[in-house]
Amino acid sequence: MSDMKLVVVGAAGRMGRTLIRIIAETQGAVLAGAIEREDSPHLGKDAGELAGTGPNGIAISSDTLPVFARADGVLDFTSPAATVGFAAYAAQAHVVHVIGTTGCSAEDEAKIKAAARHTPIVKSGNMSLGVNLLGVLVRQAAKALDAADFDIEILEMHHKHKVDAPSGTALLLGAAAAEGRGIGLANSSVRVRDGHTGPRPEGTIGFATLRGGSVVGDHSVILAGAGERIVLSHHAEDRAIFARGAVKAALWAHGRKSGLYSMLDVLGLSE
Ligand SMILES: NC(=O)C1=CN([C@@H]2O[C@H](COP(=O)(O)OP(=O)(O)OC[C@H]3O[C@@H](n4cnc5c(N)ncnc54)[C@H](OP(=O)(O)O)[C@@H]3O)[C@@H](O)[C@H]2O)C=CC1
Ligand SMILES: O=C(O)C1=N[C@H](C(=O)O)C[C@H](O)C1
Repeated sequence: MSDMKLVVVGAAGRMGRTLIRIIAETQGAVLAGAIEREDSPHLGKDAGELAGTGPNGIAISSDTLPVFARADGVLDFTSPAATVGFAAYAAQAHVVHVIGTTGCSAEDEAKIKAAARHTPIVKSGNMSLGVNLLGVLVRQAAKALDAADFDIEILEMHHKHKVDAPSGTALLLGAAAAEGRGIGLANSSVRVRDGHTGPRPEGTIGFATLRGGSVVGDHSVILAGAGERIVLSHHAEDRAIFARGAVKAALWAHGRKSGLYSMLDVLGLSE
């Protein structure tokens, strides 16, 4: 079988450059295009040179649809507005769309779901094996430990350039905890505390966000009981873990029927 032709959108970004590097070292995948926005100073540059892998003959372009039409899949770690636009193009071109972008609104999610009627989409707030396994463990722990006895708090820290909070991973872990408890995350989460908050409402799932320096991504789920605490943590040391997961997702989705999939599906961790 021929190599899967992949396009990286947001190619000059932190994840874009990492994806270009990981595609170059992955058997069965080849870089077929690299997209940036129309006014990007990187247009026309060689994508391999920009990513530090040496020239690969793929020039950064903003001509999205023709580039998608020549490919099999798109790897997208950009911004919510850009991702919604790329989902429409990927649906039109019938190419796999792997979405790592976080911070999407309910309206964005609805548009992405609609696009998944026409093409396979894999979307996750974290593409690493470690975090997705952590989610499974969190769900089990939350199910085993009663809300009356254990409070769940989620702490995350990321680099100072990150623009959304709580992180997509924190929300993924919160959703896993809520699922374990048999509740909905939307009406049980406490995302911010400030001033005279009163005591902690039983059964809620709390979030705390730290930003600074170059931290790739740290997450802890704390189950706090009377006299004891369980802490389940993941520390990302290199963006390559997300990029490897995204390429794996694209290869997994290639040839599959249209639909919205998660990394749990890709990794065989869904029940
Ligand atoms: N799910 C996961 O495993 C992971 C998810 N992420 C998420 O991925 C996203 C990107 O992260 P990161 O790489 O650090 O961010 P960066 O800001 O470094 O990269 C984003 C890139 O996308 C480009 N971009 C934005 N809008 C468009 C557009 N309309 N057309 C083309 N290119 C566009 C940006 O260009 P410009 O600078 O000109 O705006 C930039 O080059 C975030 O949402 C982050 O949370 C990150 C790591 C792992
Ligand atoms: O913006 C980042 O960098 C990351 N974003 C994702 C998130 O929001 O959880 C994944 C990872 O933690 C890095």
